[in-house]
Order: sequence, then structure tokens, then C-alpha cells
Amino acid sequence: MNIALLGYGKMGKIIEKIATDRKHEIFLKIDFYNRQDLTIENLKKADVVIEFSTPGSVLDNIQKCFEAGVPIVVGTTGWYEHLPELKKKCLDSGHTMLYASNFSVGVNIFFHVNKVLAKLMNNYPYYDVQVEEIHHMQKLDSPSGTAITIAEGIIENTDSKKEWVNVLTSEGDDTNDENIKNDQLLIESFRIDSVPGTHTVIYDSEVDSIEFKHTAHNRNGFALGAVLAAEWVQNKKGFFSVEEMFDFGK
Ligand SMILES: NC(=O)c1ccc[n+]([C@@H]2O[C@H](COP(=O)([O-])OP(=O)(O)OC[C@H]3O[C@@H](n4cnc5c(N)ncnc54)[C@H](O)[C@@H]3O)[C@@H](O)[C@H]2O)c1
Ligand SMILES: O=C(O)C1=N[C@H](C(=O)O)CCC1
Repeated sequence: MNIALLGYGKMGKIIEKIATDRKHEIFLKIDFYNRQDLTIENLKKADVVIEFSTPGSVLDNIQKCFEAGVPIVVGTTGWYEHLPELKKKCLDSGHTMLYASNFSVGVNIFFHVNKVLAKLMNNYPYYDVQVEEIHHMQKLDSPSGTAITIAEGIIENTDSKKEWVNVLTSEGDDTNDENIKNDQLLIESFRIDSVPGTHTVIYDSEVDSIEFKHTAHNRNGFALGAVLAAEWVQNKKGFFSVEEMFDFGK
């Protein structure tokens, strides 16, 4: 496939290596400094676009891909409040988009088991639940997209939690969770040097705690998943989440 990469930072560079190893060609690499090269004419040469840029640029980039009529795989996080309008635009005008807060196989297994666990724990209301996420210091958004997906999976399957709230805690701070209401699910975010991504769901009662944790050792799993998604979506029409690609429900 001819792939255009929008965003050529930590993720873009690993995606380039994995896509090239899988015999794809990266013919266009866009970052902040050459963003004027992101033209409709250039985009039309792509079989598929892979987008890992920034929360501030992702919406414009998606719009350009729609205008060029090229399928797009979106890994960028921090824009999900626009999901409903984007989905409508994509479906109404016959475009193709697949997005994921996290493309790694391990995290997608985690997402699935998280929902099953939440359903089970709903029978034991004396456990309170919270989500913790740790990422590197350069991360622009909080909470992580992955933590939002985890929280939504819990809220969908639990009677006691109605919405999530985020607290970003710096090293050494005590979390001030006094203002969190019982029906709110706390997502606590930590930023620590070089951490690629760690997510923990904690069920806590007076007598014990249950912790369910995913630790990424590096970014290779995210990048491979994004390339697999590009291969999967390139000849499809519609608006997809990565869940449809993995389909653990089958
Ligand atoms: N879905 C997943 O599996 C997954 C995994 C890792 C990271 N991410 C997300 O991917 C995004 C990128 O992560 P990263 O670690 O590579 O960040 P990064 O900061 O290393 O790279 C961001 C890149 O975007 C470029 N950029 C800035 N403005 C741009 C524009 N207008 N058009 C195109 N590129 C532009 C920057 O120059 C830089 O090269 C983040 O939102 C992150 O949360 C998602
Ligand atoms: O490094 C990042 O930034 C990551 N972003 C995604 C998120 O917000 O969940 C996936 C994990 C790494």
C-alpha cells in the first residue's frame, strides 16, 4: 500500500519502520514543520493515511482526508468530544475512517476483559472502582484516550458510575479526591519520564483490593496495530472503531 503518515514524531517513526518491513511504501511524511505539504493533491496519491499527530491538528487533518476521499486510520487522542459529529460527517458523505485510543492487541484484550470484569463486579457494590494511567511527560492530553475507553467500558456495565472525572496528579502530590461524587468514576493521571503507557483498574473494599493492569514496555505494539488497521480498512467504507477489527465478541 501507498501510505501517507500525518505526524512524524515518536509514533510516526516506529510506524514507518513497521510498515516498510511489511512491504508498504511511505510516500508522504507530514509533521509540524512541513505541514504546508499536506495538500489534497498529495493525499489523493495514498491508498490509506495513518494519523498520529496532536489533539490540535487531528480534526483538520481528518477533514482533509475526507476531502481527498482517502481512508484514514486515526491514532491521535484528545479529540473524542467531536466523535459524534465526525462519525456523522464520515457516514453521510461515504468516507472511511477507523480510530482507536489504543491499537495494541494486549490493550484491546484488556478492554474486553475490563467490560466482563465490570459486569461481574456490579454484583458486589461494596467495591469502589477507579482507573489510573501513567504516561511520559510529553503527553499533551489527560486523561489518556485509553483510560477514557476503559472508563466508558466500566460505566456501560456498572449501575453505580454515571460519568468519569479526571485528576492529573504530579509526583509527590496527594490526590484530592474529596470532591469526587459516589457516582463519578475517578481517572487519576500521572506523568512520569519515559513511561510508554500503564493503565490500572482498581476495585477497592474495606477488606481487600483487586488490581487489573496493562503495562506497555515500548510503543511497538501500538504501531503494529495501526499498520494492521490500515491493511484491514483500506478497501472498506464506513466509520469503524478498532473493536470491530479485533472482534473478540465472536
Ligand atoms: N492510538 C494509539 O494506539 C496511540 C499510541 C501512542 C500514541 N497515541 C497518540 O498519538 C499522538 C501522537 O503521539 P506521539 O507520541 O507520536 O507524539 P509526538 O509529539 O512524538 O509526535 C507528534 C507529531 O505530530 C506532528 N504535528 C504537529 N502538528 C502537525 C500537523 N498539523 N500535521 C501533522 N503533524 C503534525 C509533530 O511535528 C510531531 O511530529 C498522540 O495524540 C498520542 O496520544 C496513540
Ligand atoms: O504516548 C501516548 O500519548 C499514548 N497515547 C494513547 C492514549 O492516550 O491512550 C495510547 C497510549 C500511549
